[in-house]
Amino acid sequence: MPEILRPDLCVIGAGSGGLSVAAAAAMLGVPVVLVERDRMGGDCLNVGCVPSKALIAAGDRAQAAREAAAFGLNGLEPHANYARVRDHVRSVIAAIAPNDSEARFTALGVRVIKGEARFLDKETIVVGEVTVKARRFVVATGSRPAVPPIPGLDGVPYLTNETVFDLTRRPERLIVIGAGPVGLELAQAHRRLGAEVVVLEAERALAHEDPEIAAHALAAIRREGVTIREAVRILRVETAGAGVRIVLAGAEEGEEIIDGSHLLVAAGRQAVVDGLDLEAAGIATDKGGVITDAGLRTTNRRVFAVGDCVGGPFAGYRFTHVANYHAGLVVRRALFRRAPNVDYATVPRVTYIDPEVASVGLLEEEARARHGAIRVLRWPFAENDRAQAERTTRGEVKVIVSRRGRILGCSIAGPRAGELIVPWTLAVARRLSVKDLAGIVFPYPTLSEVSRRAAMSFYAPLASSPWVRALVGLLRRLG
Ligand SMILES: Cc1cc2nc3c(=O)[nH]c(=O)nc-3n(C[C@H](O)[C@H](O)[C@H](O)COP(=O)(O)OP(=O)(O)OC[C@H]3O[C@@H](n4cnc5c(N)ncnc54)[C@H](O)[C@@H]3O)c2cc1C
Ligand SMILES: NC(=O)c1ccc[n+]([C@@H]2O[C@H](COP(=O)([O-])OP(=O)(O)OC[C@H]3O[C@@H](n4cnc5c(N)ncnc54)[C@H](O)[C@@H]3O)[C@@H](O)[C@H]2O)c1
Repeated sequence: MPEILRPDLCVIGAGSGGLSVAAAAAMLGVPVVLVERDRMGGDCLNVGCVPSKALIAAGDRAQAAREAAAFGLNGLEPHANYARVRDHVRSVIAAIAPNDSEARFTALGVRVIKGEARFLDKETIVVGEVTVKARRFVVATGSRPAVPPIPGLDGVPYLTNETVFDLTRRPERLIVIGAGPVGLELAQAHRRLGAEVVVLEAERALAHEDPEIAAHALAAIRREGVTIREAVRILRVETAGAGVRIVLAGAEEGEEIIDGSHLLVAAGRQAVVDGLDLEAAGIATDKGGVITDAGLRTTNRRVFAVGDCVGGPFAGYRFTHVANYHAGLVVRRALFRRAPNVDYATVPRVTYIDPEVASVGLLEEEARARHGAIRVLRWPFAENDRAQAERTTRGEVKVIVSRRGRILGCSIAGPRAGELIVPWTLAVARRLSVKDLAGIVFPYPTLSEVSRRAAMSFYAPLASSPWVRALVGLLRRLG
């Protein structure tokens, strides 16, 4: 039955970004229509963050069993039953799904329409038989796996994040293309679940991270038996029996062959903008996605974009917390017409490998280029009592500060780095100095003490300064 709706706000895509916009607007009493063509929750819930973290948790348990002997327990080589691991992953998704469900959003007052949205003109979309004319639109259509133009790839079966969580049998030898967060998280998890894994990276593994910090994690993953090859050039992909064959450029114009039972493509993401007829609405795109201004407004002033589909100069890292951050800004801008511009300077990044890698603010190289004289403070987890007790001593905290001690950035490789980065995120966002962190009491024995020790190391040169020593000596003589 044809229907015309005239809400204040229409959101296209019910992933992390779209759901956040719709929930916040509905809670403010704004009439909202939310359109989703596939599963509520988008990538993060169904084929991204949630299943990957559940799979990683299964791998962690397997690894803990392997390493149990060091704690005086019977060590054992666990056998992963992939069908049951898949069931675990699915049950975690099912436990979280009600938060993102049609029922919950309907109860919030959102009109949820299932179907594919397409713009008719600058102020109208159609979804099947429903026409929506809204005061404002938010495009939150996300991204899909980018498939690199490697000859032969389209002729072989390959997995992506959209299919890898459906495996019910262990891949004997998994080849992963791409050593970004997706590739490395899944490579380590499958290795821990018993697969042989080879990762092929065209450039540098974890290229967005501080190389010294990344090196701690890459060394640990390699020690567990994952082969990570960097700076490779894949010439072509072929089928080989029941599996796949990768042909790499070898030395002196030769070729090198790598065979595997399964191939996973984790070579980046591509914004989903096709099928929306954005041109009909006057919304410009580039190869990164929807072009926006610094306020996430598209070239059509009625329309905003959030999350993974954002391209142009204000594209951010593709994270759920970035999609949520975008959503907060757009709700304020669309409804209250006031919001700060998007600013990634204080957005943290975490890769959930073991040891975890997390960072916020400037990396050393960027800070040197921008601030000239900087200082680098470090503290290793090997010098932390809790890490020693738990035998998780790999990694370090590396902090970049100005000469006067203002915290410009922090990178961590180590246990729970994703949790430990939070005070540093506050420090960068609020322009705090090492004095602020060094001056508070941290509970003992916690992993967090690495942060205090790194901050306190700022004062180490002071302790050996002749002036300070002279002053201490003088005060001692005065009684
Ligand atoms: C394997 C993996 C692991 C990840 N792990 C993490 C992590 O640990 N932490 C983190 O912060 N980020 C992680 N990410 C990134 C995170 O998943 C994304 O940044 C996030 O999902 C982006 O949200 P979004 O709302 O922009 O898009 P999506 O979640 O992709 O949602 C977009 C929605 O729009 C719908 N849609 C598209 N076109 C239309 C249309 N024409 N009409 C109607 N609906 C449409 C789609 O069906 C989809 O449901 C991970 C990603 C992957 C692939
Ligand atoms: N922990 C997290 O928060 C998390 C986890 C997974 C994904 N994500 C997000 O998802 C996005 C996508 O992650 P990703 O790892 O797929 O992408 P990415 O762009 O970070 O990494 C892809 C890697 O693939 C390599 N590559 C591309 N083509 C290749 C080729 N032909 N041969 C060999 N290597 C090739 C690239 O050089 C790059 O290093 C990221 O931006 C990330 O923010 C976040």
